[in-house]
Amino acid sequence: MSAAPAVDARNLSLTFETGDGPVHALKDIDLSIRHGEFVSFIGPSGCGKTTLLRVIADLEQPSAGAIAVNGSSAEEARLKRAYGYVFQAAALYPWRTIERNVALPLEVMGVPKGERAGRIARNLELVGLKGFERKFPWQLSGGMQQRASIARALSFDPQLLLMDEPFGALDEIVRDRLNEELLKLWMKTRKTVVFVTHSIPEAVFLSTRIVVMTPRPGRITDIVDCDLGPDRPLEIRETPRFLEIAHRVREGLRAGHSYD
Ligand SMILES: Nc1ncnc2c1ncn2[C@@H]1O[C@H](COP(=O)(O)OP(=O)(O)OP(=O)(O)O)[C@@H](O)[C@H]1O
Repeated sequence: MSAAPAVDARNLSLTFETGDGPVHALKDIDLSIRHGEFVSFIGPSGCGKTTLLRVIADLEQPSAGAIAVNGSSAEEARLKRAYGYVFQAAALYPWRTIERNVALPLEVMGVPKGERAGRIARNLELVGLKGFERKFPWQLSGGMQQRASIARALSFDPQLLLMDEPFGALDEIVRDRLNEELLKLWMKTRKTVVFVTHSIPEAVFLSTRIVVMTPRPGRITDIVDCDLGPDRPLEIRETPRFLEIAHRVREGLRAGHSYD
C-alpha cells in the first residue's frame, strides 16, 4: 500500500458548462483521506457529493485544482482498477444470475474462468449472499440486490470503495442491517470507504470522519471526527457521544443554510 493518502484533493473546483450557463458544482475542496478511513460526505441535495465522488473515480475532470488517488492521478487509479464503485440503484442485469452479475467485471477484463470462481465465491460470502448464486436479481429483495452490487464492486479487491448513497432507497430496518454489515466488512477488510449519504445517523454510525458540505457550489464547511471506536452496535445511536457528534453535523449543515 502506498504511503500517500488514499485520496488527496487540493483546491479542487468543478464547473459544468451548460446551455443555461455555468453550474458551479464544487469550490475549493481541500481534503485528504488516509488509507483505512471511512469518510462520509453529507450535504443538501445538489451540493456536489456525487460530483466529488465522480472526480475521485476519474468520471469527471476538475476545472481547477488537483486530485490524487493513492499518490497517482485519478486516471491511473481508474486504469489500475484501484477502486470499486457502488451506485444508489443496484444496476444489475436482470437476465444474469447474481453470480454472473458479480462475474461481469472479471469477464470483461479477461480474468480466467478458474480464477473468477474463487473470487466470486469469496465476495458473495463477504456480503452474506452465499447460497444465492443462481438466483436472478428480481428474485432478491432490494437490500440483497445492493449487497450483490457491493460484491461486484469488490471484484478486483480494490483498496478503495466509493459508495454513492447505496442504501438510500431501502427501508429503515433493511438499511440498519446493511449499515451493520458494511461496518463489519470494513473492519474485516480494512478498505478505505468514501460514502455519500443524506442521513446524519447513517453518517455518524458508519464513519471515522464526516465531511459536511454547503449548498451549491459545494464547499466543505466542517469535517467532524467520529471517535466512537470500532465496536458500534446499533444501540450506540442512543449514547450521548453519538448524539453530540450528530448535533455537530446538524449544526454544520445549518451553518451552510441547508437544513431548514
Ligand atoms: N453533467 C452535468 N452537467 C451539468 N450539471 C451537472 C452535471 N452533473 C451534475 N450537475 C449539477 O451539479 C450539481 C451537483 O450535483 P451532484 O449530483 O454532485 O449533487 P449531490 O450533492 O450528489 O446531489 P444529490 O444529493 O441530490 O444526489 C447539481 O446542481 C447538478 O444539477
